[in-house]
Parts: sequence; C-alpha cells; structure tokens
Amino acid sequence: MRFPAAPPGPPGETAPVVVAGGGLVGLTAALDLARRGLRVVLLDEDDQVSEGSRAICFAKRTLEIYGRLGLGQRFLDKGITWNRGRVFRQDREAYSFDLLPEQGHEYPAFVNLQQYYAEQWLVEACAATGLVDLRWRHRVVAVENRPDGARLAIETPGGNYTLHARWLLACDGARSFIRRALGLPFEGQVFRDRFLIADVTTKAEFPTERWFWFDPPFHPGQSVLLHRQPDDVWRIDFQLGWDADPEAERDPERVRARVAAMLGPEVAFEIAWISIYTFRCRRLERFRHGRTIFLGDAAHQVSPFGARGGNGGVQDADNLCWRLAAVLAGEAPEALLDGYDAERIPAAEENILHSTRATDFITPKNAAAAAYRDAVLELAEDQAFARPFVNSGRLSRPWSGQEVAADAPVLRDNTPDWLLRHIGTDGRFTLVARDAVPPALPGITTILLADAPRSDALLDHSGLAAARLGLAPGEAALFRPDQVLAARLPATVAAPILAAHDRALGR
Ligand SMILES: O=C(O)CCc1cccc(O)c1
Repeated sequence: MRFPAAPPGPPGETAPVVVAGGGLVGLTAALDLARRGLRVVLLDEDDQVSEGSRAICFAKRTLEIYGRLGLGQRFLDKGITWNRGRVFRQDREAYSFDLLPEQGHEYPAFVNLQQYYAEQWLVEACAATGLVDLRWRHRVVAVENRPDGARLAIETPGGNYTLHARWLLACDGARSFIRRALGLPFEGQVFRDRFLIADVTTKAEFPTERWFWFDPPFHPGQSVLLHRQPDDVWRIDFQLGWDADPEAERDPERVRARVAAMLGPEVAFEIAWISIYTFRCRRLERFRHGRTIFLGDAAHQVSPFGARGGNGGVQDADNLCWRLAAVLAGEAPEALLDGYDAERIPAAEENILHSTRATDFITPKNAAAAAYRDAVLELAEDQAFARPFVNSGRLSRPWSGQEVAADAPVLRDNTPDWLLRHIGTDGRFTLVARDAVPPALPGITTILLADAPRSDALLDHSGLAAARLGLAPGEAALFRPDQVLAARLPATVAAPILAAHDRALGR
C-alpha cells in the first residue's frame, strides 16, 4: 500500500517534536509520544511501510511495550509465538534452550512477525490518535542543530520547506542522514562475512522453534538459521563467507538450489524475498546532542543474531518518550533527558557485546577460534557444562542494568487479568503496594495487590505477582512510566514515595 505524499508544511513552521524516519522505531516513538498527548510531525522519505520481512523477531519486552501502547494483542493474534531454540552441529542436536521456562506471562519469549505488519499497525494507531502528522515523501536534506532545536530543510514532491523542530528524534536508520549531516562518527567493528536471507513460502511443517545449524550437511562449512513467520513464510539465513559474490548469490535460481538442498527435493516452496547482508557492530559516542536525540539503528547497530536491533530500538523509544513528555509538560528539567544516554548507551554496549561474541563464535576469525568452537559444539552434545558456551546468538533481553516490572496473572473483579496492564498504561508513575493501602499521591497511580479478595485491589491469587516483584506485605514498588523500577519503599508513608518520584524525575 502506498500512502499519499503530504503537502509541504507552511512557511516558517515550528513543531514541538519532529520524528525523522517512519520505520519501526520512529513510528513507535511517535505513537508513544502521542499516547502522552503530544503533537508529533513524522517525516519519512518513502511512501510505504518496510519492504521485505526484515526484523522478524519481537522479544517479550518489546511485546510488553506494544501492550502498553495498545497493540499487544495484534502481535499475539497474528504472530508466531515461540520460546524454544535448538542448535545443531552437522545432523545432530548439540543444545536446546527454553527462553521462558515458566508460566504466568501475557507475552511469550518471542513473537515472529514480518516487520511490515507491525509498521502498518503503528501507522494506523498513530493516525487514530489525531496527534501524529504523518508526512510521507518528506526527505530531510539539511539539518542544523541549534540550542533551541533543529532546523530542517525538507524536500517533497510538492515543493521544499523548512521546519523548526524544538526537539528532533533521529530514527532514520543505520545510514542516518541526520547523523552524517551533523558529522557524528559512528564507530565499531566490521564483520568480514556475508549472509543470504531467503524468505520462502512453503507448507512444510517444522516446529515453531528457532533452529540454528553449524556446518549442516545441506550447507557444509557454514551456518544456517531458520525461523517461522506468519502466512507460511519461513526465514532462512545462510552464512556465505566473505568471498561470496553478492550479485551471483542474489540470483533466484542459486537461492532456489540452496533452499531445495535444505528442505529436500519433495518440498514445494516459493521464494518471497532475497537479501544479502554484511554487518557491523557500532554506535554513536552519545545519543543525545542537545535537542537532537538518536534512537535505534541511527544510534547503534548490531548483527541480526540475537534479534537485538529492532528490539533495542523499540526499547530506546520506551526509555525516551516518557522523559521527553515530562520535560515538555514542565514536570521535569531537561536534565532528565541525560538519563536516556545514561541508560541506553550501556544497553547498546551490552547488545553490541552479545552480538560481537555471537558473531565471533559463528564466524571464527582464525584457526584457534574455529578449533575452540568445534570443541565446544562437540562437547555440548553430551556434556552439560559446555552448552552455555555454544553461542548462536544470545537473544534479546531488557538491559541488565535495571529492573523492569515483571508480569504475573491477577484477578480483577474475579476476571483474569495481567499485572503489567496496570503499570504505566496511563502514562504515569505507578506504585504497586502489597496488602497495605497507600496514600493518594499527586502524579502517581496506586495499585493495591491483595492476597485475599477485596473490591479495591488486584487479587494475587497465585502469589506470583508479589513473588516476582519481591514485595512482602506492607511494601511497595514505584515504577516509572516505562515500567522500570524506580524505588522500593514502605507502602503507607507518603514522604519517601514522593521523594523517590522527584528523584526519578530529576527534580
Ligand atoms: O534468531 C536470531 O538470532 C535472529 C533472527 C533474525 C532476526 C532479524 C533478521 C535476521 O536475518 C535474523
């Protein structure tokens, strides 16, 4: 579907927030800000959602964020749910893992979904808010970063204009024009390997699990990754090696032969999408540059293994938007935005570290690294101690430096419900108190978690909510609007709760 090009903005236009880039991260940020009541201008040089399935693996934390934004059920309904991965060496299983080995969560470890579905739902949700001005085919061609915002020169089919953004969110991807125009170095490691993505449509039945092969008989000496997507589409990533000729490898007949070797001659399939990629792990030194703030691939880049690219970007938006809304509402000083760098730079470092280690394992750089990898894989078949060393990608998790509210089943008015649906969904800080009624507090939503039924409480019938939040009776946990833990305190004393709220807002 093509969206109509928007007309140029009016002369001398100023917008409180401009999001540059209408991909997954830009759309998520625009929706999050609009849900907080902010007007957003969203600029995208294209006139359609992403081509090809792209970032297909949506991690539990990302699904929780989309749950907070009102889209979680769509991911569950359409996406392919999976928790388990299997790793094979040649034709034998070396290792398997369960990413969510416990019950009682609304969202699974992962949902696989073509990125274009997610983007289409985000476009629709942004439009429905009436607060996001989606401007398709608006290309930023110059940017000047000033103390009072960013001045953007924009080209459109209907003419050119300039737009003053009081705040600019640069979500314009790995090749970010804004990053390059501001001359910001984007440094890191280049991996000398090539991969082929083949999305194929087939009725073949594999389990809905992540399957990864080292040195399989159908693609000797290289690795292969298999994921199921909706609509009978399967994502296959073939490692090709650095010497592979990308043009030759793109030839559909050649791809067809590789897929046929994998699926077997009797399996019918169609090729839906082909892409060849190499990758880098790199990041900006800082993500906030005054009033221009970088998110997603514009700020940091990883390899696909571990699915930390798209998920990391959505988590950037989650971290930034409540801060920006609080600053624009005059509830917090601008310094609150420095917390974005303080949290998302180490988060990006963690993602880069995992991604680099996985890539080093998958693509050994020398004979010693290859010997280590082969020994680990061989041992892992029957020695449990070796299994944690098998690294086919450590799959996306929230940044380890902070605690996100855990989900748990609860009953509300005797109806099954989920704890996380009550934390941050109204855009505010939330105090969850166990078995003690907290005082009414300005700017804070309070939730009572009870061990026995009562009309003003969520009933923790399984005990999982209190256990996962680590709350004893009389204790409370204060969560930020992005569901991150801000403080643990006694439930009924107002002063320390208000002080923790002030601290979390940088006041
Ligand atoms: O399973 C993984 O480690 C990631 C799968 C993935 C995600 C995005 C692109 C891609 O080619 C593979």
